Amino acid sequence: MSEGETAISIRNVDIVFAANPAPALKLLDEGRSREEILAATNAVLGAAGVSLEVKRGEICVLMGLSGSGKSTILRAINRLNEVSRGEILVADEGQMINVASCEAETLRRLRQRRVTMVFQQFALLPWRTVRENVGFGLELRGMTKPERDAVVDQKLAMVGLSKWADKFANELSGGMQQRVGLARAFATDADILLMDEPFSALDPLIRTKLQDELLSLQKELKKTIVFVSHDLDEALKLGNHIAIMEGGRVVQYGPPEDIILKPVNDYVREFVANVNPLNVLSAYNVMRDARDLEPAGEGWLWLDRRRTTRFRLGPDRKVVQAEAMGSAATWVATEDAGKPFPEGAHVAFWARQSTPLRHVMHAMQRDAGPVAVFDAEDHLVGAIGVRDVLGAVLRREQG
Ligand SMILES: Nc1ncnc2c1ncn2[C@@H]1O[C@H](COP(=O)(O)OP(=O)(O)OP(=O)(O)O)[C@@H](O)[C@H]1O
Repeated sequence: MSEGETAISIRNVDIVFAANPAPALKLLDEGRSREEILAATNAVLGAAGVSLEVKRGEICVLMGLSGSGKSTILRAINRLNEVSRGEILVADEGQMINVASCEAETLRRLRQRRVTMVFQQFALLPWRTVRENVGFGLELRGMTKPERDAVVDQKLAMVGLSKWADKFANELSGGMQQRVGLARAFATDADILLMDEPFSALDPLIRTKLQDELLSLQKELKKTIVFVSHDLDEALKLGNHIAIMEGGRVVQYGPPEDIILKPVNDYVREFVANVNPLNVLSAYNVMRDARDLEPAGEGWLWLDRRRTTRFRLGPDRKVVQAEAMGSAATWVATEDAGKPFPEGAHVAFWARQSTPLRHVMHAMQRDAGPVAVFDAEDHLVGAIGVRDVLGAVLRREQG
């Protein structure tokens, strides 16, 4: 499997909690609400019409209010919940296995090798050492002690707990125990981790640290993670994609910046209302595409509507000449906007596509000129003016 491939594909999944889901599904097809279905059949509609694709190596966060169906979907991925209708396909050695209907033996193998559930609190075994806790899953799989220790030592080093390996789990602080739990989750060779609000019971400081820890483990190990959270800040920080759930349905599924910039309805809008877009948006999200910039004659392009700054591009879209206020421009990266400029310099600020919007705005505060945006190969891909920034930030409020 390589990156970009689908690891989990959830297709039109309905989950009804009832011994016989048929009457509830019939009402669902007739367009009846969750409350009506409950009143008529006494069956709880856990999930309705859920479709999600999760790519390998991605973190997908399921977000929503209590009772919106996040855990219901998460648990269905390793069939702790039965799917009433639809498919949940999980990639397994080049094949897609339908977890919702596969044989018990296949399911057992998937749970052992492919998909691991990480519960709230991580549930460490207090009478075992840290090392034994981290290696527990590997031990169950029959791995020998020397093999196990090699994996465990590496994971403990990654979470900064090597020195604690031989302590008992209950000798560690709560936050350290969570880190042990995280190391254990990443020590299994399962490439899919299902995490049900693992950090929700923690105080905010430890929580932030563990989120950072998770991201740095993930950077190296590139698991596929489905993560349940009811905290949008956590979702935005961790998720490559976020599914916003309401009443058992996914109302919006997209990258964090789409959720922030283009909330599809009032429910999502309410979630994002108090989020600071500067923590999420990058230069790429707000720039005008280079192809839409105004020509300024003989291979030149104006970067801004006020025509203060222009670039001449070579055939490979690299800048060969830059002018600001009619003079040769001095290049300054937006990150360096706080440093002193040479006396009398006319600056041209530049950023990468991934540069945080916050840096772009700092540069604009220094000098109201446009910011040029380049890709990793130094091709000009766009430009940002003050109006583009204001547009992106205010668009969220226009509903
Ligand atoms: N085993 C079950 N039997 C009956 N109803 C259930 C079961 N599990 C979940 N439900 C119901 O399904 C709905 C969705 O629950 P779910 O736990 O998925 O919500 P959630 O979004 O994860 O909420 P929370 O943030 O509170 O954990 C709720 O109405 C819940 O009561």
